[in-house]
Amino acid sequence: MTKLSVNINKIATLRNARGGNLPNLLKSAKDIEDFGGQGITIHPRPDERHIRYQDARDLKKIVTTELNIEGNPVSKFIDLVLEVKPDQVTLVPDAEDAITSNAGWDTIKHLDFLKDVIETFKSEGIRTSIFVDPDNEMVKAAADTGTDRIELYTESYALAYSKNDKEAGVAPFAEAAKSAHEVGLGINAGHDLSLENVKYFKESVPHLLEVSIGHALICESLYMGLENVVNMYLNRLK
Ligand SMILES: CC(=O)[C@@H](O)[C@H](O)COP(=O)(O)O
Ligand SMILES: NCC(=O)COP(=O)(O)O
Repeated sequence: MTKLSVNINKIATLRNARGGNLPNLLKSAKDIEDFGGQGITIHPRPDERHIRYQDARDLKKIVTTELNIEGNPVSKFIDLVLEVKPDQVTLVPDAEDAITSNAGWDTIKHLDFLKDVIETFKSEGIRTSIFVDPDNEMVKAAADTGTDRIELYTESYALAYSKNDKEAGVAPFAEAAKSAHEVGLGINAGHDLSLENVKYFKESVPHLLEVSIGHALICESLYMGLENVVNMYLNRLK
């Protein structure tokens, strides 16, 4: 079964827009779990444009499914994750000013750094995942970092799907998933997945443990309602 972890960054974006607490992020997270969501993902960026570091601390107290914290492992992020101890940490090589995640790790070039960071988190019982492109060399090198899982960066698939080229778009991901499974890595995926493209991805990519979905899900919920959309994703992931 592929789990749905809902990224609530964009709920925090809306909350921050007025400086108040509406929508209430913690209530939204609890409601998403009550609707059937199997995890909550957050990506606290250094400028705290949406998720704040305090949100991570508060969510840890109330999330009962799984809490996944994503981010670039700069020292402030490492300290937060070690303090909060989420179920999973996903390392993303984002530049501080990136408008959103836009690349996977070069696991060959950054092998020693990733090994150290992953060891630090695993020694605290935190499951680790690293954000990678669907590149067999990067995937194989990811295994050498000691990470538990990889998260396949799915923007290229979503773009291909939107251009009616889904078969070509998904092929590298199916290959990368097979390679990852062969070297003992768990497989997550995310970025730009949507109600339109997620079912074909799930059907085409083997051993998929979890997808984390946020931007499209929140946008779709504006029209169809959060509870309805969460269940539409769950039905597509069966
Ligand atoms: C790693 C990943 O793809 C998501 O965390 C994405 O970066 C969401 O971040 P934003 O919500 O800031 O776009
Ligand atoms: N890791 C991907 C994620 O958490 C959400 O990405 P998106 O659905 O907001 O593009």
